[in-house]
Amino acid sequence: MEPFPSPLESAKFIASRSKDVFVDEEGARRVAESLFDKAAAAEFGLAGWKSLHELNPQAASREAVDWVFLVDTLNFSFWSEREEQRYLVKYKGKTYSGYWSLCAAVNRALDEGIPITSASYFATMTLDQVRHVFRSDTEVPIPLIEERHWVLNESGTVLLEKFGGSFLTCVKMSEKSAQKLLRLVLENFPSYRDEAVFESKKVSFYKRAQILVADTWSVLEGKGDGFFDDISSLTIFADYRIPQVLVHLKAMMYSEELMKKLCEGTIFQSGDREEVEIRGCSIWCCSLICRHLLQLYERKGQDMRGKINAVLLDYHLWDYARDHREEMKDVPFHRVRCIYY
Ligand SMILES: Nc1nc2c(c(CN[C@H]3C=C[C@H](O)[C@@H]3O)cn2[C@@H]2O[C@H](COP(=O)(O)O)[C@@H](O)[C@H]2O)c(=O)[nH]1
Repeated sequence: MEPFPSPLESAKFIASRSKDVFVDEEGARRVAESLFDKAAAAEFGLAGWKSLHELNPQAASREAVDWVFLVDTLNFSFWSEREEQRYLVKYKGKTYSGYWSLCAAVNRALDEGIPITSASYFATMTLDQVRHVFRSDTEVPIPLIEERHWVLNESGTVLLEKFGGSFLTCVKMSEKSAQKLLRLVLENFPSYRDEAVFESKKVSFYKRAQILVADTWSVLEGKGDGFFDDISSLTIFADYRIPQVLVHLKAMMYSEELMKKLCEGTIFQSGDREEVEIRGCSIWCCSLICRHLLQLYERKGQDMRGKINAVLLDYHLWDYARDHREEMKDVPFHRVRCIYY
């Protein structure tokens, strides 16, 4: 078996055998056309990662890279059973939910003088210290607090033992290759190995590993150690929001049976067939949208390969999902409690 299967090949295989999730090629083309003008705008590009998000680091330093590593190590499972009872964090006068509540808690800890982004700190953090740093401003705690504790201890220990305590060392070892950095992360940090078995074949999504590489590229502004010449080889990050927005935009569809289960709030297990089909088809669908978008520009004689890739498409779709919660409320997201996304 291939030690680390390619998420794109996995996605193609899953989409070809999928029974309850369908990628609509015509729908993907329409989404590409609707993105045509936006793709040339400044905030669609790499700079949007900092300019659009006040909680993201604005520097391109070692500390900023370690902030990204810490956050992406914990970048999973923020959804709540009931919308009205959510984990929320207040920071500098604003209340944050979901992924942004994680970032708010990290920045709150740093402001309190807790070195939460230092491997020497989170390698030996106790569960009580984790509870304190990620405390909620509602009665709903952050999901999977115990898992977050051991993932922090494990990742911090590896960073200390193998990379001198900083993820920047790992980045430098990748010699400006996104695929090499992805492989270094998968080889050394077990909690990032986001894989499944589908029709007795090992498949991968590597959602946190790929978004870690992408966010490292973004925080380093695509320059210096962060100049990855193969950044376009990454896929989108198969979380629980991208599938929701693809169905909302009619680029992907669920069978009636699956839609019924999702609307009932069924909780799936990591690796369930439905979950694997939703995640694999999402990756495949976005690779089609990317391809159509590049072709549309090619026909206009414009080579946009430096400006359009799965990473930037993902960021745009994810931000869109965040900004269109109301319109999207009739499309359910799939519920899995896991450390992978
Ligand atoms: N595919 C994809 N999934 C992403 C992100 C991000 C954060 N990235 C931001 C940071 C800089 C960029 O500019 C992005 O704006 C979080 N997630 C996932 O979403 C879920 C949380 O959702 P909600 O409960 O609604 O907050 C959860 O699985 C989390 O792992 C992304 O970018 N792409």
